[in-house]
Amino acid sequence: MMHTHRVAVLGGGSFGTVIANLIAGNGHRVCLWLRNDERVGAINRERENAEYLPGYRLHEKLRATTSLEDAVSAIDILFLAVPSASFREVARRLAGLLSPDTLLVSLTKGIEAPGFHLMSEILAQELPDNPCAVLSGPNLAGEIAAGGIAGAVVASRSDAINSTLHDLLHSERFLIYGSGDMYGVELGGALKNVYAILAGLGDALDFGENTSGLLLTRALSEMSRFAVHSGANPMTFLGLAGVGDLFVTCSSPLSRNYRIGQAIGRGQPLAEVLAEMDQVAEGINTLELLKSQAEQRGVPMPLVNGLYDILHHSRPVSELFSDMMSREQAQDVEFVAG
Ligand SMILES: NC(=O)c1ccc[n+]([C@@H]2O[C@H](COP(=O)([O-])OP(=O)(O)OC[C@H]3O[C@@H](n4cnc5c(N)ncnc54)[C@H](O)[C@@H]3O)[C@@H](O)[C@H]2O)c1
Ligand SMILES: O=P(O)(O)OC[C@H](O)CO
Repeated sequence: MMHTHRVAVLGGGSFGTVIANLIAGNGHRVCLWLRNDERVGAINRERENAEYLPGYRLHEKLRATTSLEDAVSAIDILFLAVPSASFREVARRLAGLLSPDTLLVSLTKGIEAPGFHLMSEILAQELPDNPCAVLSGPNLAGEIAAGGIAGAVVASRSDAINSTLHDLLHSERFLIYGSGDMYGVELGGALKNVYAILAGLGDALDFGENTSGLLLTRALSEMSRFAVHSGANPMTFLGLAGVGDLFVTCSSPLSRNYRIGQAIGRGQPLAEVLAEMDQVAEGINTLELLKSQAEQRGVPMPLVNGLYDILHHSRPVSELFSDMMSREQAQDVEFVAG
């Protein structure tokens, strides 16, 4: 007989809603926590989170609430799907509300500004007694909501945790794989957002297919170089949270980071693009953090530097490749070559 869980998902935006609904569809009771009373009422009444995912029918086992205490009461698994900028604040509010057995799972693909902290590090700092895991992969929320098949990787330090999450989330339309490289999986999800901006920019400027192939491959090389330098497993970047997510986010207008790049490529100023955006696009903040961390750690990242100069110093896009051209001969697949 299936073991049923009591689950809460914090953050009622597009991804939190989709994950909550997938879990409810697998037969578990899920509480979705969001701050807006009207939206909570509408979700519970209309079975739809119309602001984020219009037309996406929410399962009867999903209920929404604005009360954090109510959401997390008597649960055994808790997902966090709030933007990285709010993550610590929300994690802090959980202190004293959870049993130490409650498994925490981050869905957030970002990095906290001061200290370059990943979300699992924030959880370990704020809620040190609770086990934690992360989920990442090529998971455009809108496409999952439309019924498309997708896959994700769950990563933690324990096979038993990965297995619990597999059983909770896996279905015919959502395939779950496991990893022990929590740091690499999390870093992959955060870093690819930066390169998606670049890809959107390139597409707006009609870069050819060869150029896009060059960009994507050098992006993978660059992000894995940084991650491996920081202790991640290079093989993670050949998986769903690495090349899988990089590929989808760099090629889809459903990605908000990609759309930011497209808009900038069409000549819209960055500040205006961001002002028009009503959902989180983590890549802009991640770019800044990554640039300064890579400099501190001595990791060469010509694409990151090039994009930063385009966005923040009005450098012409035509100069994007100049750092790469002027570099001494670089290895193609350097982390494999050693
Ligand atoms: N949308 C996707 O396709 C997708 C897929 C995978 C991962 N992610 C990641 O998941 C995270 C959330 O993304 P999303 O797409 O759901 O974003 P979103 O912008 O659609 O929703 C974020 C939600 O968090 C809420 N929120 C913000 N600050 C909060 C706070 N302090 N307290 C409570 N709620 C708060 C917002 O009101 C909003 O409802 C991001 O890190 C994103 O990179 C998104
Ligand atoms: O819409 P984005 O750019 O935040 O990307 C969404 C997901 O991370 C894709 O896997």
